[in-house]
Amino acid sequence: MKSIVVLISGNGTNLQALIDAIEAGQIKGRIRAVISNQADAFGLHRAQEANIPTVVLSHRDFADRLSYDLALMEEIDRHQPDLLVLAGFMRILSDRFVEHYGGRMLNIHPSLLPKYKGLNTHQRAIDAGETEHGVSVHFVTPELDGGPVIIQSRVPVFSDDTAEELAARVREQELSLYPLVVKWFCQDRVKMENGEVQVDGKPIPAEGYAAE
Ligand SMILES: Nc1nc2c(c(=O)[nH]1)N[C@@H](CN(C=O)c1ccc(C(=O)N[C@@H](CCC(=O)O)C(=O)O)cc1)CN2
Ligand SMILES: NCC(=O)N[C@@H]1O[C@H](COP(=O)([O-])[O-])[C@@H](O)[C@H]1O
Repeated sequence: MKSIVVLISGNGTNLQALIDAIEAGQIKGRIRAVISNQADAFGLHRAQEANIPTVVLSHRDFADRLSYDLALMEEIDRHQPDLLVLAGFMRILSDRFVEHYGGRMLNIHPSLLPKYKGLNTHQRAIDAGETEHGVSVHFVTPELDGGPVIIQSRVPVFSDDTAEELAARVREQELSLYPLVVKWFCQDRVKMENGEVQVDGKPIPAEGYAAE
């Protein structure tokens, strides 16, 4: 049974999908703690409802990014996670932090990486006239949203889409994709070796698997 710590900043729909998948017996893992940098994150309520310990560690209480990351590492390591899951965690993490969790830290990003790294991905895709968009699950590396992709799921972009409508279409894919990857990790099926993703011991395409 792998131990998991989840970092959030907001609503927590991805966290809820993981909670539900674990409770349904689909993931052989246990969320030991949910940590948020935002005290008003609704995801904290979701964790409390599921009897998962919660911690708020605000970046505003620290002089700089590294001191925050060191305090965050100390809190995370109290729970001795096998896996650290970023689920809408909206802080850029220092190299020191990322290297400490190398190969056991995942992120879900609302774009078809390497396109649209960073924020406001849906509006940027619409503004660029994209006809498809989507979501990527990747291992986290120091390069922001530059880590090796494990799997992607694509959605159409309609000409009259608002960013909210596109986000909702992407979100639907997120909520099944993240539990699938966490399940694979807990089964020791997916690893990061030398900066590349291996599934069942074999390298996968650079852009990751394409979700059905
Ligand atoms: N070193 C890394 N840190 C993080 C990664 C990563 O791949 N490498 N992934 C991000 C998640 N993320 C997109 O998927 C992301 C999160 C936050 C930001 C950002 O610009 N944050 C600002 C604050 C924004 C805010 O508070 O609203 C900041 O940290 O100054 C970009 C992308 C998690 N971290
Ligand atoms: N750059 C990171 C990023 O934008 N992540 C995105 O934040 C949302 C969190 O929603 P949630 O709190 O409801 O899971 C998700 O859509 C996720 O892809």
